[in-house]
Amino acid sequence: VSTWNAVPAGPPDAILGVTEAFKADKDPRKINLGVGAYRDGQGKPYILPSVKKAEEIVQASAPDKEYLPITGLPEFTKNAALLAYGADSAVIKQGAVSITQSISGTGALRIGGEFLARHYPHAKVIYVPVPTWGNHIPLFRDSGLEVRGYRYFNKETVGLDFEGLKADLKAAPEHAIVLLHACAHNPTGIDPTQQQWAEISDIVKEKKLFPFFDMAYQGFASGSTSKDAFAVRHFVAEGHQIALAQSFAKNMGLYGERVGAFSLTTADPAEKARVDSQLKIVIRPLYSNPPLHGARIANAILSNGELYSQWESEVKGMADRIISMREKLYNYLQKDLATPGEWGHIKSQIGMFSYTGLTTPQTKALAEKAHVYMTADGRISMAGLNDSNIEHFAQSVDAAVR
Ligand SMILES: Cc1[nH+]cc(COP(=O)(O)O)c(/C=N/[C@@H](CC(=O)O)C(=O)O)c1O
Repeated sequence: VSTWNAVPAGPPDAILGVTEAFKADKDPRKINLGVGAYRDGQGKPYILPSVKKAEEIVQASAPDKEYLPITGLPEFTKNAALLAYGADSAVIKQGAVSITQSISGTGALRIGGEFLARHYPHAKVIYVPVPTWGNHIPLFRDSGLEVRGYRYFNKETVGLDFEGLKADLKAAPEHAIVLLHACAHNPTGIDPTQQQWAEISDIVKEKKLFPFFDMAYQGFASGSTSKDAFAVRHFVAEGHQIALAQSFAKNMGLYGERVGAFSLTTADPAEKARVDSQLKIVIRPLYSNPPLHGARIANAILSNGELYSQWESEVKGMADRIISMREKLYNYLQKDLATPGEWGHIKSQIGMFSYTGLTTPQTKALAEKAHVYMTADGRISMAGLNDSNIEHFAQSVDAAVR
C-alpha cells in the first residue's frame, strides 16, 4: 500500500482557492475580487514604473548571485526600518531595532511567531482580531502559539466594535501578545481612528500586552506612508516594545518577489545584537537566507530620493484608484440601483478590501450565476473593479440581495 494512502484531501485555501475557481471559469464576464492583488484600470497586474526603473538600476550594477546574509540585504533592512519607524524615531537613533529580511509579510509573521514561541518570557498566547486575515491563525498556531480572538467587527454598524475591542483587551491576561493590523485592516477595511489608537495604546500599556503589528499595506491605505505608519510610530513613541511584520508585496507590487521584513524594538544595541543572533538561529534551519532580487529592487527605491518620491506618488495613485472605485460602487448601489441595505461602509472603509456584508450563500450565487468571485466572507478586493466591470458587479450584487 502507498506510503501516502492515508493522506486526506485538504480544503482549498479560503483566499488563493478563489483564484483557482476564477481561472477555471471560462465566461468572458468573469470578475476576480478574491486575492488582494492590485489591478490597474484595465484589470491588469501593475508593475510600478518606479519598480521598473529600480530594476534597471539593479541590472546595471551587474550584481552577483552570492548568498545574502541570513538576515538579508543589510541596506534593504536598514531602509525598511526607516520607512516603518521614521528617521526621527528614538529606537532608530539608538540603533536598537533588530530587523531581518523575510519571505514577504507571511515570512515576517512566521519568523515573529517562531521567535516569540521560543523567547517570549510570558504565556505564548496571541490575540488576533475577529475577523482577521485567514492565514494568521494557522501561521501562529503552527509557530507554537495559542491563538485567541478579540472583538473587532460590529455587524450591525458594519463598523469597528471599539467597545468590544477594549473590553477584550482589558480582559486578556497580562503580557498576552496582541496582533494589530497597522493600517487597511484585512478583511474589514475598517481602521481605528488616531484617537482610538491612542486609547488602545493606553490599554496595551495598562495590561502590559505585547503589540505585534502586521503592516502589509503601508502607503496603500491612505496614499501616505507616514500616515499609514501612525499606529506603529505612536506605540513606539509611547514607549512600547513592539514586533513588526512588513510586506512590500502590495505597496511596491512585488507580490511574487516575496519582499518583507520582520523587526523587534530592543533596549539597546547590545540587546539588539543578542536578538539578532537568535533571529539567525530561527531562520537558518528554515530557509537559510532570503532571495536577492526583490530586496535589491526595494532598496533601490528606498535609498534613492528621486525614485522614493516617484514611488510614493505611484502608491498614492493606486490608493486613489481604489477610492474612486469605492465612490462609483457606492453610487451605483445606493443611488442608481437603490439596492436594499446600507452601503455607506463601501466608501468609509479603507485599503484594498471592502467587507460588503454579503452572506456566504450570496457569494456562492454570485460566483455561479454572475461569475463574480470573492471570498466566502463577502470580502471583495476593490482593486479588481474597474470602469468596464463595475456595472456588471453592482447589478449582480443588486440581484443577489433582492
Ligand atoms: C494583513 C496581511 N498580512 C500579510 C499578508 C501577506 O502578504 P505577503 O504576500 O506574504 O507579503 C497579507 C496578504 N493578503 C492577501 C494575499 C494573501 O492572502 O496571501 C489577501 O488577503 O488577499 C495580508 O493581507
